Amino acid sequence: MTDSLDAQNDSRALEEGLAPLREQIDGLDRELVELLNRRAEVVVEVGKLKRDKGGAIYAPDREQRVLERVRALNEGRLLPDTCIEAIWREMMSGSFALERPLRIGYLGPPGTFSHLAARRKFGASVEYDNLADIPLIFEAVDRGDIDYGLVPIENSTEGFVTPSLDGLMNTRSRVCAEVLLPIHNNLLANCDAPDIKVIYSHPQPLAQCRRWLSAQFPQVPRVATTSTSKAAEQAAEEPGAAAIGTTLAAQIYGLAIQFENIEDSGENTTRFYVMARQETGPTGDDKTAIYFTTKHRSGALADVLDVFRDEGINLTHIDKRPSQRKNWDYVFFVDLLGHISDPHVSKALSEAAEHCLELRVLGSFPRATQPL
Ligand SMILES: O=C(O)C(=O)C[C@]1(C(=O)O)C=C[C@H](O)C=C1
Repeated sequence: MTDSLDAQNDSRALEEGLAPLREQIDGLDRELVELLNRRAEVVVEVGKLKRDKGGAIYAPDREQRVLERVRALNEGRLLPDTCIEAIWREMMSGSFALERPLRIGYLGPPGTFSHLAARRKFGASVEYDNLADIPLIFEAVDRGDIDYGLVPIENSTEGFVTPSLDGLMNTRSRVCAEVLLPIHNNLLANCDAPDIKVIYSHPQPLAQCRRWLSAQFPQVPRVATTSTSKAAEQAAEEPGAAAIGTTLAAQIYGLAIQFENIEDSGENTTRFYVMARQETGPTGDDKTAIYFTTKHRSGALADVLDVFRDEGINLTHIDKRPSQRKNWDYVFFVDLLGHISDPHVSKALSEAAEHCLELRVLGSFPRATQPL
């Protein structure tokens, strides 16, 4: 009896305490909606100007500055930066819808890591196109079927993504932004662990989880699929099958998450390029992506690299692929720190070009420092 009286008193005190606090929240929400819409009215003006004068709707340099500014304003405050950043990203997604609805292409089917990266970068107010393979993403941007296309470039554990580097050699589009996505692999299945008879996934996650799989499922065959979502789709249909994929794929294909974060390296991260038919202005903390083929003489590659060393330009990524034009001819892909409009960068690129058969600038873009 006393217990139930105490409980009633607590519940009344809770209600009485909550009521004025919730009233304050309601008032603040009213102000926030008002402020958000006043911001939106300005964005509509930005959109009109861009449509009239031909400016790009997505401005990665401005996006970077806005995010940096709000992170600085938030310093020492209550909400974590990640929360502030997520709110602003979603707000800027709304800005796209007000300026001109954007179509974003990614490597499908829905639920892939590329889908996750695209959603975190562009938010809920754009349209998404899932494309069957990476060459199709480049083609769709080139043709103008989509506004922006995300392509995975390299993974911190497994290295470069072959079709993306090959796509860069053949595209007319530019790299306008980069995205870092922490990759957390999950084992998805609708049966218990001892009943798993086959594990499907894309070759990259299979490799990223090699040690974990060997320790936990040494006898279970691993079968490669074209994407993690295809793997999830198959696991959902086939009794005794599991897939390595995203939590988003688990939701979409109705699979249970049996094990989380099974990647061998806790810092497993994939870097994506955002491809577009536009150039990005400087922010002061940028990268430039290029590819080149060197002349056939000894020391040609060293000559190119020396130019960057002499200008004090830091290279953040270097990979090579066969040129596919002639046997044993290679194309080198380099990301360097700096924007093409920085005088020392443009000087170094002109000098480097003298040692090359071909040197193409793929684009300058803000350096991604924060994983999405
Ligand atoms: O300033 C711009 O160019 C905008 O399009 C506005 C805005 C924003 O909402 O702040 C929207 C999207 C990003 O591209 C950058 C900024």
